[in-house]
Amino acid sequence: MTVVPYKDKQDPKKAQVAEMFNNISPKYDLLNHVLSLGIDIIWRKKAVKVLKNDHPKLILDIATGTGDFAIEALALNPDKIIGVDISEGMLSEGQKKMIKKGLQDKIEMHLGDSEGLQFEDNKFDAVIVSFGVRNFENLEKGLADMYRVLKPGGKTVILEFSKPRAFPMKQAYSFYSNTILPQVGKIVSKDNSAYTYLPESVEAFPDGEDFLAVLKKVGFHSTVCKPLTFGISSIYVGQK
Ligand SMILES: C[S@@+](CC[C@H](N)C(=O)[O-])C[C@H]1O[C@@H](n2cnc3c(N)ncnc32)[C@H](O)[C@@H]1O
Repeated sequence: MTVVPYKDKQDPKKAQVAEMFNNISPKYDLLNHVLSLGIDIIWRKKAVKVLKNDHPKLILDIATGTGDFAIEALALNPDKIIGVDISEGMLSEGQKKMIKKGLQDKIEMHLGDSEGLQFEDNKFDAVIVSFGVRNFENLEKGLADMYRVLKPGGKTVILEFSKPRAFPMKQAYSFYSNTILPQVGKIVSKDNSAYTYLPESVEAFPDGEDFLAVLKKVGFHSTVCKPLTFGISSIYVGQK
């Protein structure tokens, strides 16, 4: 994996998000799999399968972090995947993983902001994001830029946490995410706020039809929402 440096950290709020992910980056993969009981791996596989008949050759993985969604997207046999993230720490953990797996030629990583992508219009066959859009400072701006760099006819596939609505999953999930998850997250990551931020950000984030409405607003059509595991997370698809 090549890390292409990109220097633009004028925005203090974004610098704060980058800092939070820098702090948890050494423990990010471990915590992800422990806190989701490994289900996150299955969710990423399902999300990638949405594109199996599209045969995308050039894929952009937004908020790529340590690169797990990019690695999963290799199943689509693309020529190249470009990952973008604002956290150097997450990218550097990803880089170690890619070198270990010998994937550095297929996956190129850029330090950059998803709300100001440094790519020309209509460049990518597919644009994907897992657990990233919730962190955008301006959701509409981020989604609009994803739309801009996507080729006409190309698809975006977005995997994100959502809120289970039905009893008893709604209550069980609320208990888990507001009590167990912040405690375990704090102990393992040694970061006091990152894992209280997670349930708070999920609660405040538009999901289901509300999220599809934002996708449509920025120009996507044929939008679909597929809830996963009682609605704990969802796959959103839109086409340009
Ligand atoms: C929860 S992690 C998800 C990482 C990876 N996609 C995965 O599935 O494991 C969220 C990532 O979004 C990145 N991020 C947050 N805001 C961003 C922005 N404005 N532009 C690019 N990346 C951003 C963070 O640095 C972090 O690596």
